[in-house]
Amino acid sequence: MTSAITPAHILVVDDEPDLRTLYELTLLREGYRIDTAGDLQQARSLLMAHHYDVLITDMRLPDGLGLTLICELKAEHRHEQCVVITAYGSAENAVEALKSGAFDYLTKPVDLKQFRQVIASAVRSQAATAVAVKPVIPNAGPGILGQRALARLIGQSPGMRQIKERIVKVATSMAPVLVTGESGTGKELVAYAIHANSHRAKGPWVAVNCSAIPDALLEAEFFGSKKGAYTGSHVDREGFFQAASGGTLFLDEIGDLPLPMQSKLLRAIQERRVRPLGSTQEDIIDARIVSATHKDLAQEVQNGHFRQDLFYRLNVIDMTIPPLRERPEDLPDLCHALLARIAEESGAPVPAIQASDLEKLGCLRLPGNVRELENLLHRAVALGNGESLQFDAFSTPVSDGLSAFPAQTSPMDHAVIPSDLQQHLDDLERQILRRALQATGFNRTAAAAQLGLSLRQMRYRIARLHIDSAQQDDTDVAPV
Ligand SMILES: Nc1ncnc2c1ncn2[C@@H]1O[C@H](COP(=O)(O)OP(=O)(O)OP(=O)(O)O)[C@@H](O)[C@H]1O
Repeated sequence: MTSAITPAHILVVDDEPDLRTLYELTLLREGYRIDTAGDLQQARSLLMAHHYDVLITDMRLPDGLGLTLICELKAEHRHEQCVVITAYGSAENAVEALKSGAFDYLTKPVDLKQFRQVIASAVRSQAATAVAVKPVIPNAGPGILGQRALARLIGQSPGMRQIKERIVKVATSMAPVLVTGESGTGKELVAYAIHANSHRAKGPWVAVNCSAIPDALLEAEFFGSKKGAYTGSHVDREGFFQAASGGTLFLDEIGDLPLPMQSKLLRAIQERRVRPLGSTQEDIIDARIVSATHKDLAQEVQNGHFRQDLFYRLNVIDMTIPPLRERPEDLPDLCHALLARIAEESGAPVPAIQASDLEKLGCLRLPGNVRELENLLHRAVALGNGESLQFDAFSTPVSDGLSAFPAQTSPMDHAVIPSDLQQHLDDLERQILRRALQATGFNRTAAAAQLGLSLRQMRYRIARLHIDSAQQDDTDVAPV
């Protein structure tokens, strides 16, 4: 163990004496204090007598399941971080363990390097939790970061309150989280808040938009590459997994990942190691995975577009953010916070919003959710006189996002028979795409969803029709 002051105290529960000794010796060498037990009964007596930092338990024990111990500890609100050792290929057990509150799991045969890393991570997490439960922690790192991240999530509706409570609850474990919700509902903000509230808060936050990476580059981007692995690779490059080591890897738009890459991702997550392109060595990975999608992933599994086993791996904890139209009580707070943000960016005073405008905004369907609202407010500030807002969104009927904007002329209005049909259809398509992009604040994901296209199809059309979508939203930036 790295801390020399009070070595962490660990309980190892395994019925195989050889394995127990192996784990014990490995951990003793790291400087931890170790107790061992061969079955549930012995483990229970030790747990009654001592509080441990970490419990490591085999899943199958002569008198029951290791999972039972975890459930008992959780029921007693004990702070031990639990690591479960499961048989190779029993993904359900691992998922079950994480759902029950285990910090992490290892698969047999246990790789000792990985074993040491996971236990070190569990010890760090336990230490962070122990600090977090002390009453006063001035400027405590993860605490402050976490609080800030939560504060950026505006909304006091029951739906948002539940989301915030869940963020705090799930942040401390290693269990993968899948965040779902319509475009612009704040999935990335939620994912970041999970990271900022975890013991990994000071580690890297790596946000990846899976749909923005060309298929041919996916493997190199995720797993890294060695110099010369492919044409044009002049230096060794680390992949997202290596970059996120000790932190969180956020996989946005996971539903857009092509099937072959899904298999490779599954293998990496299961085996916790990746092989950079052109390398003979594998790198051990230590990143928590949080993913997000605006798609119905279960339906994608049904349709054969998403691997079921990967779905189970990523979806150990699921969080669904309700669309803005289902939490209208959040609208006033959101408007005030977004206007304050806009004013801060421009250095201008915060403009006031009329109750009548709030009411009209409440009638909009806003398919692009908070992002669309943000965009409407931006426009209203720009069109206003500095003190008051001027909404152009209400100049036309406001039944949906598209009609909130002034209508544009369509070539069909003139009802001419085109002399070049392809050109004519391209013009028409270009106009429709531009309108959808404009209506969603140039959010290609939202515009694609509105038109029933995948983001890939949208990006292809934008490129083919040379549409200037300068305000692209699908870049890989962390919220700051
Ligand atoms: N509850 C909220 N409070 C404050 N701002 C929010 C909230 N929800 C979303 N936003 C803002 O809306 C914008 C979109 O949020 P975000 O990128 O997290 O959404 P998303 O669901 O990940 O979208 P997409 O599916 O298109 O990737 C951001 O500017 C974000 O700051």
